[in-house]
Amino acid sequence: MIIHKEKIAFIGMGKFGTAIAYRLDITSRYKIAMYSRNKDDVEYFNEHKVSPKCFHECKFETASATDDIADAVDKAGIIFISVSSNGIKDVCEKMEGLIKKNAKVIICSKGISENYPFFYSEIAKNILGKKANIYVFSGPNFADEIARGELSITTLAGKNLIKTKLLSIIFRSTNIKIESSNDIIGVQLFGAMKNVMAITVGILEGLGFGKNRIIRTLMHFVSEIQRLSKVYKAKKNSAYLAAGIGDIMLTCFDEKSRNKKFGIAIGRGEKIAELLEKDLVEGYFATKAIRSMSLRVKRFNKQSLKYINALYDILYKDSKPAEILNSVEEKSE
Ligand SMILES: NC(=O)C1=CN([C@@H]2O[C@H](COP(=O)(O)OP(=O)(O)OC[C@H]3O[C@@H](n4cnc5c(N)ncnc54)[C@H](OP(=O)(O)O)[C@@H]3O)[C@@H](O)[C@H]2O)C=CC1
Ligand SMILES: O=C(CO)COP(=O)(O)O
Repeated sequence: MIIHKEKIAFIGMGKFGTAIAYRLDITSRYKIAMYSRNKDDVEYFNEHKVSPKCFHECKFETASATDDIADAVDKAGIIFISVSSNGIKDVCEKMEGLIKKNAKVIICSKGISENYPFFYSEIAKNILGKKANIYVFSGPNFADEIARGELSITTLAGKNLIKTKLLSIIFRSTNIKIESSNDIIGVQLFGAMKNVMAITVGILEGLGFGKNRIIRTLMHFVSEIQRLSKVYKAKKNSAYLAAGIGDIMLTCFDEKSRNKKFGIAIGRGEKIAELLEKDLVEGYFATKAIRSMSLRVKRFNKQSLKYINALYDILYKDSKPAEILNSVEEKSE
């Protein structure tokens, strides 16, 4: 008897896409198709059933890779987007008109892209159509730990809570506990802000400040998230989700975080441009994007998001970190 397996496509073969794809592949319940724009990576994967770039101990069972996005999404009922933030618009445009009518599109990328400062769910809907079934997947999840099957928790958000809960069933036996939410915007806002906060915590640590001071600054960021939440109509309770408080704790307090490491290095005086060449730092782009988005909000003035603006000045205007972070604290009295 031939058992029909649902096809799941992964757009982006980076660390996170590879980790989630691997956990789903080894359940043997799905037909996994991975898309990468890099032909060599695709060939390596198809020959070895292992990612050429990460988690070499994770040998896939049946997944295949392609550098043809049409091939990847063809007949896929579920499509994960796991590219870095500046690739979201590009891959959505490439998928336009190619995806199955009722396909569910799950965005795993965290942040807001620098060049196109809108929530990813909005970018995806604008390109894929208003009726596209968009979900966001966000939580305290380091990719290497997901890949090796550590027990983890994450938030899956969709417009309709019941449909979201039904979709979450695909994660059974992956060791990832899913909490469902219908606050797509709130979950994305936290996913972007926790990286911005982790960079700031890193800078303060790199400068040698103590924990009291760091938490004081974080609390100001929490107020700025509240202001943004009101504007974008995010739900208050989303702060308690894995995608909220959970990911803030993980990213701000663990040095495995690329955003935090980037901040620490800035605090110690390293050059931003050189650091950006080494690793993906989504909070760098999100800081600029959130600032641009906030400039479109009439009720905001310069004081509304002064901590985000202070980080923007450090990252984009070469302002001295200690000076600017101290001056913003003094003004906050
Ligand atoms: N790593 C982690 O622990 C976690 C990451 N995330 C989020 O997932 C997203 C990806 O992170 P991660 O996997 O770690 O990053 P990586 O740098 O490992 O991978 C990013 C991938 O995106 C691909 N990409 C970027 N732009 C395009 C494009 N235009 N077309 C096709 N592919 C593109 C890159 O392809 P190429 O190799 O060809 O450049 C690369 O494979 C981020 O938003 C991150 O915040 C979420 C939770 C945890
Ligand atoms: O999103 C993450 C953990 O939840 C990964 O964080 P970094 O991108 O800072 O490494």
